[in-house]
Amino acid sequence: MNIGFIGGGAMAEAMIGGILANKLFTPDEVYVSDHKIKRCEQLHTLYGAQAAVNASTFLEKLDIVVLAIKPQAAQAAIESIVKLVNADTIVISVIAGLTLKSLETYFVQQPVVRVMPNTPVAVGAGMSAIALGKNASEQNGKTVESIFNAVGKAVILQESAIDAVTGLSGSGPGYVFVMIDALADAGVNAGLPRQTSIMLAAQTLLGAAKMVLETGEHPAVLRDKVTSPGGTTIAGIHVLEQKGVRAALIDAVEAATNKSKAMGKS
Ligand SMILES: NC(=O)C1=CN([C@@H]2O[C@H](COP(=O)(O)OP(=O)(O)OC[C@H]3O[C@@H](n4cnc5c(N)ncnc54)[C@H](O)[C@@H]3O)[C@@H](O)[C@H]2O)C=CC1
Ligand SMILES: O=C(O)[C@@H]1CCC=N1
Repeated sequence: MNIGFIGGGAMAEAMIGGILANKLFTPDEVYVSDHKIKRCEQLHTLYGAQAAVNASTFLEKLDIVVLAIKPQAAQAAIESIVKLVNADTIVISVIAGLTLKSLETYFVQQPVVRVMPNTPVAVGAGMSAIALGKNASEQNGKTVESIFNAVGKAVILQESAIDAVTGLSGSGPGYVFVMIDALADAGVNAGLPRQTSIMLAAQTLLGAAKMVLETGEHPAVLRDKVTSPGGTTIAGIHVLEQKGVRAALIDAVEAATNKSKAMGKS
């Protein structure tokens, strides 16, 4: 099965890395087009993908095409390829804010599937939400779900949920990288070397997340198992509550969700 990416940036690279690492596709089945020739050369060198500035060189070979350009570049990119995409090619869009309705005004015949992934797909730990367009069959959905399940977790939702997904898990790695960076600063502030602090911070977040996902316990229950009476953790959590860390995270997701909604209207 041949898959092609229109736009070879951060999200496309994360997906290419993940689907090749998982051996879901071989390099000769992966195509990517980017406006920057140097980016094409880099993606070919790094992953063996068939990279070309002009997507018309490979579009007719594709079983799946992934639209991975920025929202502001979407119209120009889609108009440049739409006539060359086969009627049975599955069109996957990861473009934040771009609705199925808009996509289906261009891709009238093709099955269109909207996906909101995140960059941890690069290491097989992504979180992706999938919304099926009106011409996408159940089998199309299963094909797309198998790809994103191979590089993390995937869930099929109604399109109305995708803005919130974008705000939470699509943008979420950005919030977590800020937290890891801040926790590493805290380690340095306490006298630990920078690299040790980064490892301690990142592994702690990874471990806590794995406990939530693998035990099925509520995060509050797991938190209580850390907070010894009169101990260090509750002293730290007290400060987090005083500083409003919960409200800050809720507000961050709300802002990103609203931005996604606004992008969908533009
Ligand atoms: N970066 C992320 O964590 C996530 C990004 N997305 C979505 O993925 C899309 C891409 O985002 P990024 O990869 O972060 O952006 P990016 O800016 O890193 O990559 C976009 C690439 O598209 C290329 N490009 C622009 N117009 C083109 C065209 N007509 N043909 C071929 N290439 C073209 C640019 O040269 C650039 O390299 C966006 O719509 C974003 O909303 C979705 C989920 C997560
Ligand atoms: O920041 C953005 O717009 C993209 C979509 C979700 C993550 N990155």
